[in-house]
Amino acid sequence: MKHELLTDMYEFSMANGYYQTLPHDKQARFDVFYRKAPDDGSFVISAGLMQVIDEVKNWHFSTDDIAYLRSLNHFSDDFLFYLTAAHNRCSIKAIPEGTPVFPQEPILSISGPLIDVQLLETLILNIINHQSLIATKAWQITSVTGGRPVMEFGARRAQGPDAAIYGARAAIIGGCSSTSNVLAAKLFNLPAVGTMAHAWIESFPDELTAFRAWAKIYPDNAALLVDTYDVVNSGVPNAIKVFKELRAAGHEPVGIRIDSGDIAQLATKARKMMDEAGFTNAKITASNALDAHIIKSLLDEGAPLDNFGIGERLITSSSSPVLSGVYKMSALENDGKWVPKIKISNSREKITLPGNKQVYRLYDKHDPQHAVADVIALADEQIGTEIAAINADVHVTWNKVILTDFIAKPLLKQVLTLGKAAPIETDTFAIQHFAQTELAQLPAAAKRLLNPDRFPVYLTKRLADLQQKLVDEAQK
Ligand SMILES: Nc1ncnc2c1ncn2[C@@H]1O[C@H](COP(=O)(O)OP(=O)(O)OP(=O)(O)O)[C@@H](O)[C@H]1O
Ligand SMILES: O=P(O)(O)OC[C@H]1O[C@H](OP(=O)(O)OP(=O)(O)O)[C@H](O)[C@@H]1O
Ligand SMILES: O=C(O)c1cccnc1
Repeated sequence: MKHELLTDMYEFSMANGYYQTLPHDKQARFDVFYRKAPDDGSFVISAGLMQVIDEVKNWHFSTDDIAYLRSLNHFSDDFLFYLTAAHNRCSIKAIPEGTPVFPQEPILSISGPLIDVQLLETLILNIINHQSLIATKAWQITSVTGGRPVMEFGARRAQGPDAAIYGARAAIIGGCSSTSNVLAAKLFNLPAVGTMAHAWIESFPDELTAFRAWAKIYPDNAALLVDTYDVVNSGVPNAIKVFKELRAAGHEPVGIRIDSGDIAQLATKARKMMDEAGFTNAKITASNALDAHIIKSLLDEGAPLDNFGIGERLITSSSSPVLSGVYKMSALENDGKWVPKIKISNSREKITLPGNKQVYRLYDKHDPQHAVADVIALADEQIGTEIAAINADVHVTWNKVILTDFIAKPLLKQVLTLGKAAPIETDTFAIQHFAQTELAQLPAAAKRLLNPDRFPVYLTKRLADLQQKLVDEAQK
């Protein structure tokens, strides 16, 4: 579906107003960033850039869109005529998908005609906020499984089809290994996986007949759902009977899925029964409203689980269902010159960062696999061997530092220039691998699920001074 009209009415009202009052080609820059990570975490995994580029590259109002806008009797004809030509006039620099990003850091910075970039706010935030939220949630979950695969099972519980499709992609970026969502698997070249539902078992006269029927059709993919009637007294014994028949016919069974009850106790009993029957390689998959905390508790209890299938709490990020990323103007062009812009707030932490910026990740010069801090700088600043910086966290008391002994890596990359896209990584598993490499470089304390340490993020002195100057000017 085309998404040009997926924007808030006030964006159109402003765009029409800009058209009536300002030069039509007036350029503006907006930054996307967030202030608070979900679940009181310390970072967010950026995701959604591929879709944003696609949307912005192909952003073009159809005759039908214009006719609808005209029917609202709210916009001038010349503005609507102008909109018909709105196409390929924006440029974007962005932090690659899969990068852990911290509060205040521009994840994406878009420049172009004020009218265009204003109209794009809602769609860009919708995409980045959703996919980054789910990628981050998937990271939380997969970070506690000790490498055991997590299948994304959430399509039925996602808030609508798009949330299921792009949520599945984001879940893979965050660390899931596969999805049950066939459309997402097709679109993003992901493994489409699954077991069976209780309906399969209920469709046969008894459980054993149901298992046998399945094993006959899928002899090499027999993952049997054992909790329809009674896991210990019926499900597992019946599964073992069918496993024996499969093995006699030269096939190795995959295992079982437990979807209710006390998963730790049931899995422990099932493991013992399968081992005693000689099926030590048969895997146990757990599902049923799982999340990172339940999985951690199950594994701490010693539950012998091999795989997880996770739906609702992953695809909706139900424990923390909103990422409040924002889109703020950082510069406006005036007579051909860029003028930095700021939004002031009573709360110091909500004052925006003006100007065209770059984000650097600093690595320990003597241990370059370890990221030690991020620095937000003005884009035209030279980063030498020393940086005079101020902590971006306004609550830090001793906030002035001189950073030394680092290797600096710029994070924002040019990905779209006047509608022309530069190559970016689009393979979902390559993005997942990139995310894991980047995450491995962060301090362990910043990755705790409970009360993580804040990763230090600094502003260069020049950027902090510019911000202060604009605050002072606004207060005059
Ligand atoms: N050993 C365990 N430790 C912690 N949490 C568990 C354990 N076993 C299961 N759970 C979780 O407890 C919750 C139990 O959910 P629920 O009350 O729906 O029970 P149920 O037995 O699965 O019921 P139903 O048959 O209706 O699905 C689920 O989120 C499940 O993942
Ligand atoms: O609990 P989630 O993390 O969302 O995981 C997906 C759930 O969806 C299925 O249950 P459902 O009751 O929808 O169907 P079923 O009984 O047919 O399996 C499945 O059995 C899981 O329990
Ligand atoms: O394949 C499965 O087991 C599955 C898929 C979606 C939801 N619940 C389970």
